[in-house]
Amino acid sequence: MLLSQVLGTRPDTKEPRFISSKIPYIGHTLGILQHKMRYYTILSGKYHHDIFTLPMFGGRLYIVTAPDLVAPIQRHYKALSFWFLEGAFTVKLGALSKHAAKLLTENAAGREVGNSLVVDGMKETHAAMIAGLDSMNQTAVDIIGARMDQLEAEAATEVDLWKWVDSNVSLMTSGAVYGPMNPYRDPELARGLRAFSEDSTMLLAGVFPSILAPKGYAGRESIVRGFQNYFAAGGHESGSELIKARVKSLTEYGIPPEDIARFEAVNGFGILINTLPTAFWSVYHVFSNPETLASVRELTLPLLSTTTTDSGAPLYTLDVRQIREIPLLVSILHESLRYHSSGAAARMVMEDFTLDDKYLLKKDSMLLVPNREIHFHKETWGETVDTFDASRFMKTQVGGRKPPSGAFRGFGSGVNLCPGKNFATTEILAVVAMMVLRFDITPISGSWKYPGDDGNNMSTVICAPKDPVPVKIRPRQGLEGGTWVFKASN
Ligand code: HEM
Repeated sequence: MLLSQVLGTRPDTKEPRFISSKIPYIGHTLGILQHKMRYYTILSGKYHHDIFTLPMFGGRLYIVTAPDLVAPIQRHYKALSFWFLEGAFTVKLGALSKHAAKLLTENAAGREVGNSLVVDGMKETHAAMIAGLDSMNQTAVDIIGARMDQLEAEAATEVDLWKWVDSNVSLMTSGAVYGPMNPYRDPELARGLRAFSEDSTMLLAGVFPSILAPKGYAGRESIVRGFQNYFAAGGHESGSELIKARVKSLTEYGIPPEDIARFEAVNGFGILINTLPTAFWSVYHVFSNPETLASVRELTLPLLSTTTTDSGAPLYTLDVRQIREIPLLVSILHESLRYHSSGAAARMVMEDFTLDDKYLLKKDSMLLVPNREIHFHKETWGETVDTFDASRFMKTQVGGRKPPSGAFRGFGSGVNLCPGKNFATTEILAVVAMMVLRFDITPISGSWKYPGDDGNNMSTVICAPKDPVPVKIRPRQGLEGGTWVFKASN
């Protein structure tokens, strides 16, 4: 009992049910290290609580598994703060200087009157992602369009579909954010970002990172060097509204240039790490199902108009400005985020707080909402929860009930709704439309083999595929040999 009090884990009767481990204080930590996000699924399958407490060394971790609790958590965003953790995680992950760390963590949750770099930065990010949306999407489709011209010129290309999507959507997304001097044009940096994200747990722990997480450490430092050169050469001045706004805001707050480069290395997680697997699964689920492919071709064909160039060759114009208004396409993207979900929304409990008039949450504890628990909740999603249903998000009701507002966590919700949602959705759906109209993709083995989910990366909300997906990409008959242009802005 005394030890419990010293370690701060003595249960209060009003707290969510405590689940003890066989090895006191470190058992759950070992479980998380061994099973990663699957650990929460194992526990929730065993105990069936809407929310439970894991006593850990130095405190407790609350785990939420019920979709109905997500909206109340999100409503109380100051008491249960994402921004507080965002500030703290950025400092640790990016290895920011003490000076920058102080500026970034000061009033990060925005609970006090006065300045907050995190909150002000987030407001500016949202504004920039609205003002700069069309131009970012235009840059994105121009970049990937050029890559597709190359695919067509090769006539028949054999690739691992994941590698192709990963490298090309990485170029298109980072190019749209950072402009012509985009540091991620260097493939070493793109590889470095993956290693950095895969080692993020060890880097967050901060114990001998260069020895215990050498790949992630080296990856991060190569990105930091890339961004130092980019900013020194004024690369951001020809980049998007987003990068311009971010540099302006960080500079005004007094963040030194090296720390801005470190900050931007961490931002790679938000910009790229979720976007690439989401694009892969959206393309995979369309091409691997003949019915879905036929429907998507039929729905995207009206976006295509054909004229001729001055030399008489066909000129194909694909207009993706309204692509987010095609329900089946949006549904496929959302279902990809649901079905392959990973990761967790993390919140810091800033004060003793009673959630949903029932559960006492203690100040200075952490709360996690594992996305997979919410996305595979049978009562919410129905009997078909374990199958991929391309049109799931076109239905408004499941079993006569509308899923609660927090039940889809793909882009978060409330004040923490992903500011990149519209940009990522348009660019990914544009890739799908460009691929289905222009190419046939067939598996090299003759039939599609599901590659499975790689659930090891704890920093993403969607799994990458576990196995390679070898395919042949060929231009579709009848549409080859022309010039293609893409319209994402007025
Ligand atoms: C398919 C791609 C993407 C997915 C699935 C995704 C997912 C998410 C999710 C789930 C959250 C909420 C986290 C939480 O509540 O704990 C979030 C927040 C965020 N996302 Fe995205 N994101 C994507 C693309 C992007 C892009 C392209 C950008 C930037 C250009 C971006 C920037 C951010 C930022 C800055 C936040 C933090 C919001 C806040 O602190 O209030 N994301 N994203």
